[in-house]
Amino acid sequence: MKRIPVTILTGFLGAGKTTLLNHLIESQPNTKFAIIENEFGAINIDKDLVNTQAQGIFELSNGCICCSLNQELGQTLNKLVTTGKDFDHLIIETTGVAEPDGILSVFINDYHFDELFEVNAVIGMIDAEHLLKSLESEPVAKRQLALADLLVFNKSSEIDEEIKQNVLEAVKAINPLASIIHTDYAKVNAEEVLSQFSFRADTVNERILNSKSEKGDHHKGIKSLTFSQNKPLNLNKFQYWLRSLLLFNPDGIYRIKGLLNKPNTEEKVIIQSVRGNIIFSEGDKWSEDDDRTSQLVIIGHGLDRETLQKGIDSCAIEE
Ligand SMILES: Nc1nc2c(ncn2[C@@H]2O[C@H](COP(=O)(O)OP(=O)(O)OP(=O)(O)O)[C@@H](O)[C@H]2O)c(=O)[nH]1
Repeated sequence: MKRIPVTILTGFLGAGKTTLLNHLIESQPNTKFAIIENEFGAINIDKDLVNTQAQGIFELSNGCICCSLNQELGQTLNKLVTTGKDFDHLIIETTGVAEPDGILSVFINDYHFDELFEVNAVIGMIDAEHLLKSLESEPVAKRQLALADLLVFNKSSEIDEEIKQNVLEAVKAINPLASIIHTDYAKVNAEEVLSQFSFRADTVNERILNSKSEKGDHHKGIKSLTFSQNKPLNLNKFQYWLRSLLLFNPDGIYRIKGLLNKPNTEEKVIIQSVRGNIIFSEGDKWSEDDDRTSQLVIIGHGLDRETLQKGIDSCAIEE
């Protein structure tokens, strides 16, 4: 029986994993993809941002499939093969704080899954602009690079040549063997990436040992807080609040993403922020039966739920 190829997307918060996932799905309309989408927080925003062309999207939220949800990953894989749904390729998007080894062990060490699936590659997304900072403070960023078979050097044109060389040097010191593709908005050659089998199972243990950190637990101190607001938001006020929040927490807030309710607008407003930038864009339409609740995920260190909720509430429009 032909084993189903599995591609695992890793990389630190905001590096471009969902962007790559959507690009792969869109570029290969004849491939039937199943997607496992893992979110660190209680609300899965990414699920809303993934192209729905895929055959099945399985959502695993409120924990990391590399550790606390590792059993659920096994259950989801079982569900996937027993639903009878026909699919050609499985893509797993991990959280930005996941260590790929916990996920790989499900495929390598479990006889049942090893018979059914074949990992084609672990793809490590690199945020060219922010990788050095992430490596400095978060040991998991190193492990993600070390375990990748293919590295996508994303946001590549946004940094100057000298910084690019420094980032590449750091990357090659951690993982000298992986090939590196330079991209903007993760525009890889999808066919090539999905058809290569570069996963090196025999070196996984060695790479894990070499990238082990003395700093301990990979989630330590990183919090993912989720917020809701059921009244529409004044987006000018919201933007102003967000700007000052990021200004006063330059190293504490790694990632913000959300779906917002702007009054008198049919579409959801998507908010994305990676280490300080803020981008608003138009999302899908709210459905008829939706109560148009805005949802926001904030990921970082030293976050205070009460203060943040007050800030969001202060942007609500009283009806
Ligand atoms: N400027 C720029 N932005 C990019 C590029 N690639 C992705 N982005 C943006 O970066 C933000 C984060 O991208 P995602 O694809 O959501 O990143 P992610 O790794 O899935 O994020 P998490 O799941 O939260 O870890 C989004 O606003 C993207 O549009 C790029 O090459 N250049």
